[in-house]
Amino acid sequence: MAARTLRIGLIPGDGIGKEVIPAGRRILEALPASLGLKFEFVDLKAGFETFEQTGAALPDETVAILKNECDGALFGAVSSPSKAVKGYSSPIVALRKKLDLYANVRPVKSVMTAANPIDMVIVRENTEDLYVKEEKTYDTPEGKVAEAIKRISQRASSRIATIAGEIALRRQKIRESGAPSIHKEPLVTITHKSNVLSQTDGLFRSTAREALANPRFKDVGVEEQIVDSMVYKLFRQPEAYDVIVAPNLYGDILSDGAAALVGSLGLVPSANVGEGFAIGEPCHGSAPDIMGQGISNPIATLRSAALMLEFLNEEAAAAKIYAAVDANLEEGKLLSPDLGGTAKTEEVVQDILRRL
Ligand SMILES: NC(=O)c1ccc[n+]([C@@H]2O[C@H](COP(=O)([O-])OP(=O)(O)OC[C@H]3O[C@@H](n4cnc5c(N)ncnc54)[C@H](O)[C@@H]3O)[C@@H](O)[C@H]2O)c1
Ligand SMILES: O=C(O)CC[C@H](C(=O)O)[C@@H](O)C(=O)O
Repeated sequence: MAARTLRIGLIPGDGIGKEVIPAGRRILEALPASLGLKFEFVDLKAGFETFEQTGAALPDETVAILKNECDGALFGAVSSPSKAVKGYSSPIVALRKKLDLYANVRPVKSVMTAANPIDMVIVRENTEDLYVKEEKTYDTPEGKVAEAIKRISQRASSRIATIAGEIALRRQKIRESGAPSIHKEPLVTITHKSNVLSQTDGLFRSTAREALANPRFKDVGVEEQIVDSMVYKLFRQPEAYDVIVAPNLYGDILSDGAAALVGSLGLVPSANVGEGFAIGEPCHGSAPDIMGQGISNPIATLRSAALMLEFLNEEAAAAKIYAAVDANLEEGKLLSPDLGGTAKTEEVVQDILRRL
């Protein structure tokens, strides 16, 4: 069989993005040759440092190379300032829209040997909601007022619910093939706040319901949860959730909260998924509090590389990476400080590469 060559863009970004993306590259390079996969890498720029150097947080060249030359990419993290900086806008948010990566898929999973195992995936809409970033500030006699548009479309709601249903079916198939799991039946939980936002979240809710009523999802259970009580239940009973589908901002917040349940943001991967293209991206940010110390947890990025491969139809390669990471966590001897250990990033990477 001829080897398949995947051309992968590498976008470290800022802060610990520069520490973890090289680990992502190394794990792809270390995959056994018997899988018939080869990789070519292209180094690409984005982030706050790039903005300071070039005036563009997401250079046109980065977008063009991803679109025209790459099969997928790994994105580290960027340091977006919390105050407005003239001309700066989050490059990862822009990239998701420019490449129409409409689904942000975030598996939150403990090892199955944990005392109370958790195994859920948050499927976050990735292109609209408050992330359309149409904001303005204006003066009134009582002082300044700022406004932001929350836009929800039937099209985006339908396609995110559809991929959530497909992911639920795929997870069920993997369980039926004997993979250990805490779930017996596939279940999608639609998260919204349509009790208050009856138009926007109301459209998300009804459209998601309609999409999941498609006969091909007849074996998938569907339920709803208002986002505030969702947070409560998520913390009380995380094992109850299989697939959670949410509008953009709720999905962003829920996934960081869920990361706390499995021990660290440094464990949780994501994939930004579009038609035939995927960008693996750890859920965490640039972590300025630990950057430069060599102690960032590389696992979220290693799992993001695997997740990217899954969406590029390379499940066998992805499974190898997941197994090597799980073996490291289950043994628990070489853990980074966010997990209570003392291992450096490099030691964790070496251990996982050895297990591959
Ligand atoms: N996708 C992205 O690019 C992305 C995501 C989130 C935040 N950000 C940006 O990152 C910057 C910092 O944001 P923040 O501090 O709120 O969130 P953060 O995710 O960077 O950090 C939150 C906490 O988690 C810890 N942490 C995160 N990743 C870790 C890892 N791999 N190993 C060990 N510990 C880890 C950090 O040390 C910190 O204590 C901000 O500028 C924000 O805009 C970017
Ligand atoms: O800081 C940024 O530029 C983007 C942060 C980003 C988001 O989607 O809001 C991050 O929180 C994430 O979960 O990917």
